[in-house]
Amino acid sequence: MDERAQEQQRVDKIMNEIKTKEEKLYKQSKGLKEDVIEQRKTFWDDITVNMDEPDDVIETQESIKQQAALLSEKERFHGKVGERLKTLDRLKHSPYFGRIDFMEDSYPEKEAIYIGISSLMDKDDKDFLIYDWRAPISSLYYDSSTGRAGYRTRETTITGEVSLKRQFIIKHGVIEGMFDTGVTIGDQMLQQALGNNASTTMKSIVATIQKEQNQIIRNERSSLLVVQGVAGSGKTSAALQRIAYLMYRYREELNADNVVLFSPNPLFGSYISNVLPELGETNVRQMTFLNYIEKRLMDNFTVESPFKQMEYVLTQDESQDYPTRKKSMEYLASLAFKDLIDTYVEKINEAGLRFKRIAFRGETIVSKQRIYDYFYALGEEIAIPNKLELVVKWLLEEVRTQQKEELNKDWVMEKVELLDKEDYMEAYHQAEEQEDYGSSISDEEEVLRAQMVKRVFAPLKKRIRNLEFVNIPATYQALFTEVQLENAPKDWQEIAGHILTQLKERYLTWENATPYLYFQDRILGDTTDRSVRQLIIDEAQDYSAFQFAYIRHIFPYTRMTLLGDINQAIYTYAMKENPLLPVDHEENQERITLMKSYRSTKQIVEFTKHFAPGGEMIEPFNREGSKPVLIQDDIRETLLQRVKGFANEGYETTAIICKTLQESDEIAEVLQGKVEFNQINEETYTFEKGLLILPVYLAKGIEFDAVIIPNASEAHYGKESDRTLFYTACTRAMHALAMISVEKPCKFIEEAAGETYEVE
Ligand SMILES: Nc1ncnc2c1ncn2[C@@H]1O[C@H](COP(=O)(O)OP(=O)(O)OP(=O)(O)O)[C@@H](O)[C@H]1O
Repeated sequence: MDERAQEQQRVDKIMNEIKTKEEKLYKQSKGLKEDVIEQRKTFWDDITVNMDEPDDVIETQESIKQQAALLSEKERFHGKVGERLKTLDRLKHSPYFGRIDFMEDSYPEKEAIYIGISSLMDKDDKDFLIYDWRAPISSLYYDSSTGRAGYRTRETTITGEVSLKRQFIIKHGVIEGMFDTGVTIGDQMLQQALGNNASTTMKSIVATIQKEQNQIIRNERSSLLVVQGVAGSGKTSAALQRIAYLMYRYREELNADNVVLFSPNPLFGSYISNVLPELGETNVRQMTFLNYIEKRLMDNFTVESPFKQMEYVLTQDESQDYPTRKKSMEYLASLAFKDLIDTYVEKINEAGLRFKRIAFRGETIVSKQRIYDYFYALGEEIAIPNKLELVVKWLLEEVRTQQKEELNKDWVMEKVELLDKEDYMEAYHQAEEQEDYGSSISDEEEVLRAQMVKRVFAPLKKRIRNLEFVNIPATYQALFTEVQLENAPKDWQEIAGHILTQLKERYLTWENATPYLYFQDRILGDTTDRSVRQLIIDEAQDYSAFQFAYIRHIFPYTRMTLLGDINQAIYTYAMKENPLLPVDHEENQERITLMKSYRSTKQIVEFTKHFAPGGEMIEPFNREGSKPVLIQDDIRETLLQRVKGFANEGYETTAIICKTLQESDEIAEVLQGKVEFNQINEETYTFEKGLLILPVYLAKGIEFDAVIIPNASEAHYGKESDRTLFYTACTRAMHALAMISVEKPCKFIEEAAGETYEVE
């Protein structure tokens, strides 16, 4: 029998094994389900409720607890069986994708190790029929070629000899492809994976993870792992498989709530949402940095989104305040501004914190001045947040005194009269109870009064505990009006004046949102987030130095993975001190660089690498396609033609990538009524296959079969700062790229060697 037939025989055997396990589990699941339903129905039958004596009450409570624990244990087990059934279902489609034959030095017997998305044991639960791709031994498949090899377990390194490395494409139990390969995971399989049409959601890459990507996925040493990878090098893919790996490796300690992924836009969030479930893991907490900021802001501000800020930068360059805003954007993104805030906070420890008065029914209980005096009388040696804690205690005392004074006022009884029946009943029971315990309050009216006053004062007390009496907006504003700090930059007056206008309107520009929040945290204290154990930041090049420093300030105990591409840093004003730039890393920090690009065809990479800063280092994966085209014709004539052309070539998703939202509106108008399309804005959460129109900053991290750049002229992409935008737009294409420019094409195209694109 030839090898393929032998392998097929093994697949058949495994498929049978899966089916047998499935049937067994299915029966078990059904039994458990019936059991749970039955137990829910008869929950109270097994409990003797006796409330006569205190001992009986305790006994009854105990027996309810026990019964509930039993039920929830069964429910949990039922859930586990359900999950395992789902995994088996996935294995049924494709039980494994790799095989390694390995002979350990210390145990000289060759073992064939089959690798799939989940492990599978034989029927006696003794031997592994399939190893999970994340098991220590599976790293041989990703990291080694035939010959001497080794892998690390938790305790030690195991060495030996790999005699075979084989890959499979198995669909519904049938081997469709089988290749023996060297170190890198075979071209054929990658060719197959990459040659397909783009899908609206990302796929897992476990079968074809490359060695350099595996280093990212399995990295456990670093508390900060920085990945600089060229466009399409698999950063997002590696990030997601890394999450799956960590969840497996640390399954005892880590759950989906401990892992947070910052994604660049809402569309991206849904684009990647299938990968982890495909691998049998629950999705982790995913949000944009904007979502995070909005959640933490205590005061009532409107926060500008990074996209609105980008739109401003790209379209308002003629406006009067543009030069000042550019300056202020750069400064507010820098660590120098963080230092300025730190200096200001030190000053505030001596004087200048603003407060709001504590008032009740319009009357002041504690004035601003009294709070101020109390606060500063506490002395400089106590840190601001600790002083505030003491102020809270004092204020609550003051409020309690006031509460007592209110008890016999008329308004209380007026409000009591408006109470509904239930509240009356509750107050009555309370009065009775208090009588039992010998309380002096036995009069129902008194109880009702006390209760009413307590209820009305509750929100005020809560606001005090939440430190809402500290006037953060006014104190922050003072930084831009009154306070003179020696480390302010030379054009501070100009910048400060500009920021002040927005602050007065309760508007936080994107560049000001993080500094404001940082200031708030420094004053109010204890804001570190310990619940997050792993933070993954994709498109990390778009974070400013200040934003990144802030993230480290909130998550001091969190392990971080930053992934990005400096060539796609579209927020160029924030580029200095970018967190992705190489710096002398501290201990426990590591930087990995990915050079190889997998997304686009060789022809597209050869073209785009010419105008990427540092582009000559980009290495294409060897997948052939047609050269990018430059069409020098009026867009009205040619756009529709090109769209139809791409559809005829079999491309399912074509994106018309514009520079701005404004341009995308114009393009939509050109195509209106002629062809079906979807226009994407910052509120779009999902997209369908077909024709899409979107600005480049919303296409970040996503890919399409074909990309059209509708206006690639020098007039449109003329500034040096447009380079990263243009590069990002072009590198979204997997198979085909067309650029239209009736006028002179932009310099980036001209920088590309003539033979790398065609002119039509
Ligand atoms: N090892 C791999 N096997 C199969 N496909 C891969 C592999 N690595 C990357 N890809 C594919 O290449 C494409 C680009 O990957 P991904 O989006 O993760 O790259 P990226 O570095 O995040 O790109 P960008 O920075 O341009 O957004 C995806 O279609 C991904 O599935």
